[in-house]
Amino acid sequence: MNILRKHMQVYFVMGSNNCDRNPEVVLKEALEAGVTCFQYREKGEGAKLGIEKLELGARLKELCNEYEVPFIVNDDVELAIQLDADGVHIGQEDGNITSIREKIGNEKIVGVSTHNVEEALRAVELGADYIGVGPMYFTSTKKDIEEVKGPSVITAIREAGVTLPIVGIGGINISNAKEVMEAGADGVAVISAISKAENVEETVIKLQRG
Ligand SMILES: Nc1nc(C(F)(F)F)ncc1COP(=O)(O)OP(=O)(O)O
Ligand SMILES: [Mg+2]
Repeated sequence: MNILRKHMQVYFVMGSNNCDRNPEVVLKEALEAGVTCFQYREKGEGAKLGIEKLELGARLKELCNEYEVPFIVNDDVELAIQLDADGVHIGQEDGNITSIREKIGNEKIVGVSTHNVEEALRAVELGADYIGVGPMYFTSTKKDIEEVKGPSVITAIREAGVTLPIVGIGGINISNAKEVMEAGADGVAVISAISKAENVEETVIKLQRG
């Protein structure tokens, strides 16, 4: 199995504004519990900017390095390069994969947000290393959410012949993660399910079980 596919299993996505507690404490608990990938998504209302965003990113990357978990930066390619992140995650409007790949280099991970078969096939063609597919379910975390797709869109993408690592995203929690995996995902990406969990360890273990 390719190493990146394994890392998609429990993909924690978080920014300081997704947490009621210190984000470093939340991430350490999540890493300790076994999340397999982390994405720094400092975005939206109350998100840090400038030097604060950079410094928090550096601290969170340090934690990921200790656990040998990939550290991915959302949207901000310059920040990903500044932090020497393991990769970047971009949306349909965050610039094109080819120019981003040139900037960040071939050894880094480039993940792409997709919402349907057509976007998934294009992301594969343009050289994405993995794709996020969603939103699976309703989520209040992301304000500009597209129409909810449900896990069936992952099955359709697989039926279209896409073999790239796929992670579902959008409103996923311990009660619906299994159906996302059964639809053909290699993993689940979650924000609030972990960042706001009563018991982070228990939540991560249940997500791992699917
Ligand atoms: N951050 C993300 N991570 C994933 C991943 F694949 F990691 F699960 N999929 C999708 C997103 C959404 O990214 P965002 O920047 O909020 O919106 P957009 O896609 O419109 O750029
Ligand atoms: Mg984006």
